[in-house]
Amino acid sequence: MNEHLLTATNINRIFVSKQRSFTALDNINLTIGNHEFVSLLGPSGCGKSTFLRLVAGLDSASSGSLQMNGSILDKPGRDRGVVFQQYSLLPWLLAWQNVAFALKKEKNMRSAEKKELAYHFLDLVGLKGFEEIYPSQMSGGMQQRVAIARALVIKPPLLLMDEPFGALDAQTRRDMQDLLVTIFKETRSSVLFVTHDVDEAIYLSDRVYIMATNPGRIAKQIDIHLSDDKDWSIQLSEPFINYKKEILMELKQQKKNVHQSK
Ligand SMILES: Nc1ncnc2c1ncn2[C@@H]1O[C@H](COP(=O)(O)OP(=O)(O)OP(=O)(O)O)[C@@H](O)[C@H]1O
Repeated sequence: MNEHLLTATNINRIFVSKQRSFTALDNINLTIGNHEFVSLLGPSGCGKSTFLRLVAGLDSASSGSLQMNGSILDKPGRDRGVVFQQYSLLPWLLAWQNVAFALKKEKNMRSAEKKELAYHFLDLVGLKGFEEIYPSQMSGGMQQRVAIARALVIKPPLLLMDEPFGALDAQTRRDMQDLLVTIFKETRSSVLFVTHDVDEAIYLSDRVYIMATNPGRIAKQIDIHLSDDKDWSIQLSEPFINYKKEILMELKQQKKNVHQSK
């Protein structure tokens, strides 16, 4: 019996072209437990998105194994909801229709039920009253809320988020982080979250995997123990600042190693 929701064992991803063979991921081992929030943090090009795409089933590992609930993962599935940096909503559909679109394969669900669920999840992401507007009438933050509702409506055990707040301004980004804290408490989903942002990773996560480049690999794992009832002010607390120091030191050391090896 596998106690983890997701287990990655010795994952390698090598991109081969005529010109070169490039190791984007080198021997990645990680786990995500049930109702656990796990972040991948690291510099550009360390393979964060490549790993998330493997878990989403959008790409295959060159070697190693990826298991979810004990079954091999090799294609997209309804047990994983994905949110990318670009919201990719369908512009000709209303907000609720964009969310309900994720339920299109639910042959046994009536249209009214799909609409009701879409309304419920829009309410969860703070968009009550905005169900009947088009993406072009929404701000970036609102569009990303719709994209999150669309990922959540299928009630996936695992939510995959690739820099979901990267395109938002600083205040909207903070609001969205708080929204995610609330959603995480209310749903039973686990989350795999990709970010460049050290504060965001500490604030949201139970565990942070710090990655390094060339080849893309896990350099350090840090378990985060902050209160479940956190709000933004925890970012000023001593434990938070200590985690931040530890992570920044690791990232600084990585930079030093790169310079020394040149
Ligand atoms: N299809 C591909 N073919 C060849 N190389 C690729 C491919 N996809 C990704 N790579 C390379 O793999 C490495 C990791 O890319 P990836 O996008 O996963 O990094 P990342 O950590 O998500 O970066 P960023 O934070 O900038 O988005 C990069 O050097 C990239 O050029």
